[in-house]
Amino acid sequence: MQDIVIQGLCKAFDGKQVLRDFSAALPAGQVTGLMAPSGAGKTTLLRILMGLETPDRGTITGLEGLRLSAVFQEDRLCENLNPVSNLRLVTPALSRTAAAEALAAVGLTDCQRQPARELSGGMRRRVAILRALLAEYDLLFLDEPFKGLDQETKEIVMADTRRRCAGRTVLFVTHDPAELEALGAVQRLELS
Ligand SMILES: Nc1ncnc2c1ncn2[C@@H]1O[C@H](COP(=O)(O)OP(=O)(O)OP(=O)(O)O)[C@@H](O)[C@H]1O
Repeated sequence: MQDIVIQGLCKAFDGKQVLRDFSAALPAGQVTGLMAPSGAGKTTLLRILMGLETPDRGTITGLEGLRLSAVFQEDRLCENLNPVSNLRLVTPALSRTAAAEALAAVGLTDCQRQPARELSGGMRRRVAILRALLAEYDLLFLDEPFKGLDQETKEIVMADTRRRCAGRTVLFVTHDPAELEALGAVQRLELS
């Protein structure tokens, strides 16, 4: 595993500069936090790292051949599939039993046979988070993953996430410094 190094990244949309000469390193096997006000370009940076957006200038090294996984701000579940099937769609090697146990560990027990469209927002969020965490990946992106969870559920999910992410390279976007601490982030990047 090698660090991911971002140098001099620039991105503008319709003449509006969003990323201005942004440089940073994401240490391999660690959680890096990214905090900035709304609209500062956090999601844009993630999208560039994921290859979904092209930068105007700058370089990124260390991404070659990496398997990526992500929790987006939206759940993006398959609405007609139940939670177990949503997890196994992305990770077919995951057994039904392992999927059920992972769901139960974050409080999702009774809803395992219900289609995603019938789940509450907080239930859907937990399925979306687990789907990313259980996938086979080398680099994980978390874009405000815990938004909308009540405090008690959030504590459980953050502890589960931290355990599953141990030793993995993670870029974690949040507005809450307490969440960075809960996930054991080693550094906090800021976008001006
Ligand atoms: N595809 C696009 N076309 C035009 N403008 C865009 C596009 N994507 C992002 N932007 C603009 O770039 C700016 C940064 O957006 P971005 O979503 O990266 O911010 P953010 O820091 O993630 O915000 P938030 O915390 O609200 O999620 C915003 O002004 C947004 O409107």
